[in-house]
Amino acid sequence: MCDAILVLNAGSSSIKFGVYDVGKANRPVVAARGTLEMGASPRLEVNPIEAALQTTFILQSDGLAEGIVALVEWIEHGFGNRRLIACGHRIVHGGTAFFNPVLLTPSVIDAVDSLTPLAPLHQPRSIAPIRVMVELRPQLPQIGCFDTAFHRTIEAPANRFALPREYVERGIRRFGFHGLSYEYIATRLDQAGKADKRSVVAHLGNGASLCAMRNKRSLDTTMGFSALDGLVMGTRCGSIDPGVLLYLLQHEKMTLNDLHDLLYERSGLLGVSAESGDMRDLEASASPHAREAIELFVFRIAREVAALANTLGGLDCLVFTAGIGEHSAVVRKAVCERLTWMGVKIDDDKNQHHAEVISANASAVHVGVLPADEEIVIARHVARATLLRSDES
Ligand SMILES: Nc1ncnc2c1ncn2[C@@H]1O[C@H](COP(=O)(O)OP(=O)(O)O)[C@@H](O)[C@H]1O
Ligand SMILES: CC(=O)OP(=O)(O)O
Ligand SMILES: [Mg+2]
Repeated sequence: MCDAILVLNAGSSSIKFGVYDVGKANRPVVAARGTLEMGASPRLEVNPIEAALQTTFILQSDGLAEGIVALVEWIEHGFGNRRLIACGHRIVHGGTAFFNPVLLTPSVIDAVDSLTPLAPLHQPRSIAPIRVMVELRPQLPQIGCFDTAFHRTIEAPANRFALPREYVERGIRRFGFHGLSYEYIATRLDQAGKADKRSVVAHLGNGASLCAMRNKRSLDTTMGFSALDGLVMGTRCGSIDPGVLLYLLQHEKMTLNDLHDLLYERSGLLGVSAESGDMRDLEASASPHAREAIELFVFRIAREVAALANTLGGLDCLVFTAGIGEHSAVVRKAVCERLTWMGVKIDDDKNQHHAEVISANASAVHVGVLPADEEIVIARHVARATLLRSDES
């Protein structure tokens, strides 16, 4: 019997998970990864690391509960007798109250739930699996880790909006997201002896953002108060003139629900291409609108890299991560071409092969490709929190 931690990473398009074995050193080692897809073809995919053999469980309902029950059953019985000692959850918004990993008691879950208006697309998706796990295993410690936490080091003026002061006091400020992904990349840069470099990290997934970091601290980011701000995303618009919103409300008589739907679900790559919010589809498409969507996506990334380099006072390192960042050689090449004036130069062959370092020898900026791994960051936080709890008892 082996002690294990389950990590659930609920994103906007699926739930990714990891199973981590914890031995005496309390250092989590990944044993399996996978995804839980809901919606039209609900299924659970599990990939044990050692066997390198993917198993797919087709789910009957589109319910999350069925998938999580099947996953826990598989961990405890199908996958070599593991004993779950804790479960970690990615929570997108921690507001001004939550920074450190927290034990998810009923009152904490309600407090996290009350932040839903700040992240209406994500927070319910973070909370739903927590509630399922609490019901399924009431005695199991459930630990929440926050996407906003890594950005708490962003100082004024980068964290301010130019609104009257009372709004800042009411919590209207830049929070920033994808923090668990940035924390992982910060650790990797540290391991490579590059922690002190002026780095911009591009997390390009279904949601997309950039982070300016140095010495493992976030100094600026493109997402703001909500996960709508900044870059063009799969279905989200990113930065937009707020005058457009006033116009749509006032003159096109849009309701708040319609506006929410437009900005979160119908814009971004999907809106511009009129075809798909998925980069793989757009790269395969012959439509000029799909090309235009990719062009705008790239243009805005390059523009914001330059803005964040300004916050850093220069650029030593550019790192691509997450679905598009890790797998799209086309997007990386197009972004880097727009940054040639900053001394960015990539090696085409390395880029095509998604090498860990894709910069050319002559490049003034180190350009890297690293996998996103929010799950290991959460597993480490959970192991630490669980150790603290057992020390206390
Ligand atoms: N081989 C690939 N080439 C281009 N884009 C890819 C590839 N693989 C995945 N992607 C894109 O990555 C995005 C999803 O990224 P991911 O980080 O998994 O998202 P999230 O965690 O936000 O759900 C999608 O737009 C998808 O098309
Ligand atoms: C915060 C955010 O945009 O997350 P995701 O990329 O999972 O949608
Ligand atoms: Mg993600």
